[in-house]
Amino acid sequence: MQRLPSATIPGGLPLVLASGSPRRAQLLKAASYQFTIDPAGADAECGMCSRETAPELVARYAFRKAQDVATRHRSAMVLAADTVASVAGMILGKPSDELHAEEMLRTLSGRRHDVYTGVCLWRTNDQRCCVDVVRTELVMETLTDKMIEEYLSSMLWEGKAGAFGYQDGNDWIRIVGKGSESNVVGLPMERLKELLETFDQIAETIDTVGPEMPTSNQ
Ligand SMILES: Cc1cn([C@H]2C[C@H](O)[C@@H](COP(=O)(O)OP(=O)(O)OP(=O)(O)O)O2)c(=O)[nH]c1=O
Repeated sequence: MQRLPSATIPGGLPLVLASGSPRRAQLLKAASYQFTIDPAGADAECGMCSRETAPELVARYAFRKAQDVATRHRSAMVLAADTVASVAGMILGKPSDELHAEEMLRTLSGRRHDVYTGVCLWRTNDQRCCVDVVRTELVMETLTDKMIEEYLSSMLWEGKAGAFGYQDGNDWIRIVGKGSESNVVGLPMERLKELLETFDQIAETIDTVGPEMPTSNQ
């Protein structure tokens, strides 16, 4: 793992991680952030629009997760994220079972693909929010039936977008160029630092009656 950057939370507010993902908590801890965990409800991730691209989807889900958790915290900086893999126009989220995981691994086998993570920061004392998306390109070696079988029986695919864990130390998956490892694992730590440092300039005020998502950079 690359060295993890960190920033102070604007206004010294408590940081709330709106995620049940163990990877996101590990990344924040590794960068020495102090935070509490309050995962968003499962329905924050429902509803897929067929015309939506992967970056649009992760931005929307990150926003919805933050929005859900923001209602429970009066004065905090809520952080939410959503990660998917994307190949040839297909969006791969978390596999529902082993068969689904196998299907995903066979789809990704031997191909370049992208992992997108949407990040949302939501400051609850003034309802200001920013959303951004980071893309990392990866390439997966062609997997043999034996490699797929072994990985499936390890159960390491569970709960991971695209049915693989970059952090699991497999030599059959690598990042192309200088992409962010932490982005693949669920939280782009370099971009998070930038978002926290520029929050007061970039965040938009959310209309809490009919909230609309601010546009991300992607
Ligand atoms: C691509 C990839 C994803 N992942 C994980 C990160 C995320 O936890 C998960 C994608 O699912 P998400 O829906 O983004 O997150 P989650 O359901 O785990 O947690 P929450 O919704 O509460 O925030 O896949 C890895 O751990 N390694 C990888 O290499």
